[in-house]
Amino acid sequence: MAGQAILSARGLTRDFRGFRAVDGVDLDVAPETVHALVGPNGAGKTTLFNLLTGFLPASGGRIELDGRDITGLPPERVARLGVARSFQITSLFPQLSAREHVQLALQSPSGLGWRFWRSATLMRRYRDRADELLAMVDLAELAEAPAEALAYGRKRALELAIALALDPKVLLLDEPTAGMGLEDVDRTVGLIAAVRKGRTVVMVEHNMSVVGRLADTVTVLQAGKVLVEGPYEQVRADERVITAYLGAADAAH
Ligand SMILES: Nc1ncnc2c1ncn2[C@@H]1O[C@H](COP(=O)(O)OP(=O)(O)OP(=O)(O)O)[C@@H](O)[C@H]1O
Repeated sequence: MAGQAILSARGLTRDFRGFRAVDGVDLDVAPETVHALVGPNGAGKTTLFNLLTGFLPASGGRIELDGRDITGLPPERVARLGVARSFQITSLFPQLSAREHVQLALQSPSGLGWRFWRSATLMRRYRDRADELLAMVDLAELAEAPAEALAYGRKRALELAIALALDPKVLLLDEPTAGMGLEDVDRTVGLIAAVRKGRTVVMVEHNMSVVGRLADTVTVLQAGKVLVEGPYEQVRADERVITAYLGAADAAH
């Protein structure tokens, strides 16, 4: 495996009843970079994410975190070893406040699943750290607000704070700007630019302007395989990438 990669995959493969959604992917994510996974619909981005975080077992291949083989480990173990994933809004509890969500995440050893037995002492102990994380994602003023009262973009920011509670080495963001208007997209780009400091970020993102503004390296997937990889400007201008996207657009019509 590449010496300085923090997260890497070799020959990673996933079959769904005979259909190969991820097909022999090699990936090297360098430490403290933002690495974007892009590609047309159905290219295998989400499946690859699920493999890297242990949410799906691989059909073949190997995954390493900091040189350690993490292939086949369950998501809680992968999370505890330092790979955190930003969850979708469905995992928020409508009536719990933003701060309580982050406090709960801070007292959970894996950041996954929620402990319903909430120790008042622990919750108090984590209050300051929770407020720091909320401030980091621009939610300081909404710390007491119940999750259900937060606008869509703010809910996504709360998910980011929850993922950061684990103090991950690698933060995986699944379409962080999906469904957002321009203003929230800009704000989210700013947040990611702030939280990436000292961390490694892997993100699936459809919005190419967001990719261009944040990513150091872009991996383009097509039909489960790596089509092209490199810096954004280089990838964007690559004929194979243009053809893949045009082909996908044609197929959609
Ligand atoms: N659980 C599953 N069972 C069967 N096929 C699946 C399953 N999950 C994904 N697939 C198939 O694998 C392929 C890759 O899907 P995946 O969701 O990883 O693509 P994607 O690049 O994330 O697409 P999108 O941009 O639309 O989210 C698709 O053809 C999809 O239909």
